[in-house]
Amino acid sequence: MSDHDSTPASGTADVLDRLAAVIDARKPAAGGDPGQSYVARLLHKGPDGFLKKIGEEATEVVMACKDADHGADRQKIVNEVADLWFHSMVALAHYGLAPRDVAAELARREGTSGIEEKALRKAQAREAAGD
Ligand SMILES: N=c1c2ncn([C@@H]3O[C@H](COP(=O)(O)OP(=O)(O)OP(=O)(O)O)[C@@H](O)[C@H]3O)c2ncn1[C@@H]1O[C@H](COP(=O)(O)O)[C@@H](O)[C@H]1O
Repeated sequence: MSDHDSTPASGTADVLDRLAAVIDARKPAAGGDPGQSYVARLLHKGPDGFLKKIGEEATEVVMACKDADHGADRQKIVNEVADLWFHSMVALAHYGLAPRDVAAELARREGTSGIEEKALRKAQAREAAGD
């Protein structure tokens, strides 16, 4: 397993784009069959099902990281983050969004320090409150 960079960034984007296309093809309007497809089943049931899974998978990511802090296999983190990304992608598709929308937001944030952004946000909130 890599510590950083054995997978090229384009490969990462490609796999997310391919998965997004499969998820779109499983939508009810595209004829996805809940009897044959886990994604179709999730989309057919509506948001509550996949939103619950996102909450569960996020908790499992936290637990896998805490376990790794105590010597457990880091692959468990990868597996749980994959589950979280997958279910988050089902949510994106349901709401008519795609990985490129998230990538565009991350690109927009590139080079903006989180500390500066937070300070700016607080200043704007103070201004809006008339302080
Ligand atoms: N990447 C995934 C993927 N990751 C996880 N899962 C499924 O997500 C489900 C939930 O994971 P859990 O670990 O919580 O398992 P569980 O306890 O059995 O789940 P629940 O009973 O709570 O639903 C499992 O059934 C996994 O198989 C996935 N199912 C599908 N995909 C991708 O989606 C494509 C389309 O899948 P289908 O729609 O099933 O054809 C596949 O080819 C894959 O590329």
